[in-house]
Amino acid sequence: MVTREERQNLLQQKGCVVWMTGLSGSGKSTLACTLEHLLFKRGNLSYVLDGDNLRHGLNKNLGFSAEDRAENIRRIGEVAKIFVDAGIICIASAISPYRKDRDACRELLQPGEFIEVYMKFPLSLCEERDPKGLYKLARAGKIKGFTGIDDPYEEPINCEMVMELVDGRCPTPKEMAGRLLFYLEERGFLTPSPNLIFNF
Ligand SMILES: Nc1ncnc2c1ncn2[C@@H]1O[C@H](COP(=O)(O)OS(=O)(=O)O)[C@@H](OP(=O)(O)O)[C@H]1O
Ligand SMILES: Nc1ncnc2c1ncn2[C@@H]1O[C@H](COP(=O)(O)OP(=O)(O)O)[C@@H](O)[C@H]1O
Repeated sequence: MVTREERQNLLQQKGCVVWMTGLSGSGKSTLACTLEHLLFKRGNLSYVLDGDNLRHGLNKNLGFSAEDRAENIRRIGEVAKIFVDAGIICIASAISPYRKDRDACRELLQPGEFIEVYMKFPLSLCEERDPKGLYKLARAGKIKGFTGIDDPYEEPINCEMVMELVDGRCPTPKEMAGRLLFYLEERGFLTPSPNLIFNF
């Protein structure tokens, strides 16, 4: 057996999950990609699990009912757990509107390994961006059960990080990714702890 510790030693990092939650258009995917790039440049291996993308494959049989969203998040959480065991920094980005579904993903991991990041940007900003035109369709009643319009979003209560407007301005993806990088460095996810010795 190759142990998790040995895999982490090989990669010179510790596995964890950075979980982005927030409304559609709040910038989850953009931040996830930016963080992945920063980590890559620093020599760290990460992998993005994007809710929207996974719905084309792993989760293609799921819709947007509360039950289907719960199953969507459960599967993403289980896959994320496998990545953590592989020693990889898993960046998950999904609306994940229900607190209990996010908490269940947290419970799959050891304390400290699940880093919940709330993209706390107002609906008005997300709606203004509307890159896929979905808010417009939801307002017109052509999409039912759209998060933030006629479907709930439950804000995190005790998450690890909140991204929000600063003096009315949205931080750049690089600024936010920089904050996350610092968080990961500070908590020792990106540098091997001294007791991890290279040992083939
Ligand atoms: N009804 C409804 N509500 C919310 N979102 C909808 C809906 N229908 C389609 N979409 C598109 O699906 C993307 C969200 O997928 P997720 O897997 O992240 O959703 S969830 O976590 O299961 O709630 C979301 O993508 P993002 O904009 O990347 O968040 C939307 O583009
Ligand atoms: N920090 C930011 N500042 C300005 N625009 C942003 C920022 N982050 C994302 N965007 C833009 O907002 C839109 C939605 O971003 P996206 O990452 O797709 O959100 P989500 O994955 O939450 O749906 C995109 O057009 C993106 O270019």
